[in-house]
Amino acid sequence: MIIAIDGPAASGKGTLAKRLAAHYGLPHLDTGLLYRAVAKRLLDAGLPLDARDHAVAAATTLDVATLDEDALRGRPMGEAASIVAAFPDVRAALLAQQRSFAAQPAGAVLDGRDIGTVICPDAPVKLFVTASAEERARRRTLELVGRGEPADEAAILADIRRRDARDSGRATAPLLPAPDAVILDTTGLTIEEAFQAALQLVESRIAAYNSL
Ligand SMILES: Nc1ncnc2c1ncn2[C@@H]1O[C@H](COP(=O)(O)OP(=O)(O)O)[C@@H](O)[C@H]1O
Ligand SMILES: Nc1ccn([C@@H]2O[C@H](COP(=O)(O)OP(=O)(O)O)[C@@H](O)[C@H]2O)c(=O)n1
Repeated sequence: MIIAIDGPAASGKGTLAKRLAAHYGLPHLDTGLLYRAVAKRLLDAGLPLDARDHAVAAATTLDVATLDEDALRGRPMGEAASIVAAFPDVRAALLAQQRSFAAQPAGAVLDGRDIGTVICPDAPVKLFVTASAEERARRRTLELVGRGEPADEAAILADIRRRDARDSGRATAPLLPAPDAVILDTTGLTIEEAFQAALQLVESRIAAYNSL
């Protein structure tokens, strides 16, 4: 079973993806890490983020199995990732690895921006997780504080709005719910409530899929 989860920054998609993967015993891929890793390679080499050919080369040689989540998680890398993610050739270079991760025998949970629309358009279960920009900024601020990183909530809200606009406005694989995705707004929900709601949606999708 493939579970495709998309949504904007700090909507809680990664948290839900991890919990659903644990619940169903499926492998999980946070696809945002791939774009973050491409951006980090450019920055580490002292290259600008618009160095398209270098970004494509980095994407082509990236190995999903060796991503260092801790080094990629911080705030600047999210912004940087959304710049390299707008290059269609970078996205194309990352496509096969994501599809092969999804094609594991038992299935997989993938989260990102284009899983339900581009990477796994045939996934039987698609969730589009969202929350208000203010709530997402509040969550990301708490997360950064918890990691000991500097966190100014107003600046984080501005980041989130800028990244939403860039991710939704790009020509290739924009952030968008697939037509057959179920939308889950987690604004007023705790993590546990959001998980229970997601679980119900997944179970009802599985039941509908099995009755076909
Ligand atoms: N429903 C929720 N209520 C409160 N905090 C949440 C909720 N869902 C996620 N979080 C917290 O918000 C932050 C961002 O969540 P995360 O799952 O990483 O988002 P995303 O993967 O969409 O960027 C994390 O610190 C997470 O623990
Ligand atoms: N499938 C994906 C995943 C991420 N991305 C890009 O990578 C950036 C970082 O994604 P992320 O999921 O790690 O970011 P957060 O939602 O965790 O803040 C996003 O803003 C997108 O521009 C993408 O284009 N497609």
